[in-house]
Amino acid sequence: METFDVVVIGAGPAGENAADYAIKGSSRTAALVESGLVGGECSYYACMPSKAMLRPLDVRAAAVQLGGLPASMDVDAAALLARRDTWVSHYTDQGQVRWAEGAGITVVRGIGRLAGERTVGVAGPEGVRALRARHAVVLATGSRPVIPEFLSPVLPWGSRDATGIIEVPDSIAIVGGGVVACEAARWLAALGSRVTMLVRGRRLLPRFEPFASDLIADGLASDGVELRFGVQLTAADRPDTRDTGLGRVHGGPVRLVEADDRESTHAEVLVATGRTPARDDLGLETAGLSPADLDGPLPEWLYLVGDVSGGAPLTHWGKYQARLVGDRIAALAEGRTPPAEPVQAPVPQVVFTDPQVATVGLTAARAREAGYRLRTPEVPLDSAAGAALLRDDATGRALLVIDDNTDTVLGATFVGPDMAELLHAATIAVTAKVPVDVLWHAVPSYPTASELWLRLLEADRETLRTR
Ligand SMILES: Cc1cc2nc3c(=O)[nH]c(=O)nc-3n(C[C@H](O)[C@H](O)[C@H](O)COP(=O)(O)OP(=O)(O)OC[C@H]3O[C@@H](n4cnc5c(N)ncnc54)[C@H](O)[C@@H]3O)c2cc1C
Ligand SMILES: NC(=O)c1ccc[n+]([C@@H]2O[C@H](COP(=O)([O-])OP(=O)(O)OC[C@H]3O[C@@H](n4cnc5c(N)ncnc54)[C@H](O)[C@@H]3O)[C@@H](O)[C@H]2O)c1
Repeated sequence: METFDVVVIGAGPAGENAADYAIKGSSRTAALVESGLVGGECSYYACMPSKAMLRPLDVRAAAVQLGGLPASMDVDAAALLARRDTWVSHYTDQGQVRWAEGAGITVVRGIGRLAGERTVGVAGPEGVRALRARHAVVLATGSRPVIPEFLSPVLPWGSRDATGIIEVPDSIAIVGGGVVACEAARWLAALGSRVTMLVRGRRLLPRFEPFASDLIADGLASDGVELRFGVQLTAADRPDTRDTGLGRVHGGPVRLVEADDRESTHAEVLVATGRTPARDDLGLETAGLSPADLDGPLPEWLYLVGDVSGGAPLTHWGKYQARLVGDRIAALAEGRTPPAEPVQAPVPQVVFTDPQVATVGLTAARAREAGYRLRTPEVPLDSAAGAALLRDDATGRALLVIDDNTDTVLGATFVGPDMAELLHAATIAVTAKVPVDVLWHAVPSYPTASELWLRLLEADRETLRTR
């Protein structure tokens, strides 16, 4: 049996950070167990490849809408995919392994499972290794896609195929109206696929402010994406279904049947119907636990970070959880009191559509459900000169959710080009519960998109004045 201070199962962003923070600046040891590539879903199949393809599309969309630059610009598909390949390190993880080794972390290849309290068995290329954790075992196994049963036999594309695209299908149906669906529709359309989004609900991104859903739908439509709402698929078939590999068309045309018997045929179908925490086959029973127990209080030696935790399935959120857990493990190992943690920190998220959606904290609907009395100042993007200057066709809106009792910001949504970079100010305001009369003295530079803050605060004053 090999002994480490900490054993982490899963080397995605959350697992890497948990291992790093638990041993940083000490002589403690950590084993990082990984069955695939060190770096996880995010580095090779999710965030990195998608954003590597979307950023050039953002720049192109801005460039063709700025007077003084060419009014059209073709996408070079081969170059776009080459950029993606560079950002995923050509699907190799030597760089990440070097980082881990440099941080004093031992990478152990294989499938990890609990094998009793504080013990992990790893089934790897050299047989089974048993690892004992002196202080903690961290589960960081991520999530897996959920695929409606009737679609599995046609071997649909998942998000890995979409981000790892090699062969561009002539046409593709996207099932789902969430984040993966909206972002993937953009690069698939830009690469030349005829994209049809089949959305079960009545709007895209139903957890976001309704105006964000509407503006994204407009943006996708102007990129040539066909959007159909209220679609209930019931059956699918495809001749010559074949596992041709990641990012290649998986056989003949797919026929999709809807509840009202309407049919459509597409060269490929991408299923983007959500993900679920990867909690199967973790050997939990060897420690007297079941998957459901992972939602309750855990034994003091066991931690969960990242998508597997059931928290917001976002890289930055998993990394935040990992920093907290790593700090806690380090403090307990050194006999210190662990650092205080807030009861609840607000979750920020950026959806890299055109226009971008940048949001943090509660939406107005969620805040009302939670019983808050609200003010919701809302302004158009072109109310701030700096935002309007970003693109000649700049469209968008911004909204604050303000608690009427405490005069603090509970949530914010910005929709428009390059809104991602405005988000952190909102995250700070919500986290620190900064009163709006203090925000009034945070002067935004002219002419920048940050002046949207000023417009929002002015709109809020107007609400208070005219009440
Ligand atoms: C297409 C797409 C785009 C996304 N874009 C963004 C984005 O822009 N921004 C953002 O914040 N989030 C994004 N996400 C979400 C983000 O990818 C996840 O939240 C993030 O990867 C979760 O990190 P993690 O470390 O928890 O898990 P993962 O990254 O999934 O890593 C888990 C690792 O554990 C390994 N593993 C699992 N079980 C075992 C086992 N038993 N033994 C050994 N190893 C195991 C897996 O092989 C994997 O490497 C995107 C997701 C998708 C699908
Ligand atoms: N930019 C980012 O931050 C980013 C980008 C991509 C993914 N992600 C993360 O990855 C996670 C997974 O993304 P996702 O888009 O797969 O999930 P999601 O939960 O965002 O969206 C799933 C969509 O599928 C629909 N759906 C679910 N079951 C269905 C069914 N049986 N038939 C038809 N439609 C169905 C839902 O109504 C919803 O519209 C997200 O939660 C997100 O946090 C983040």
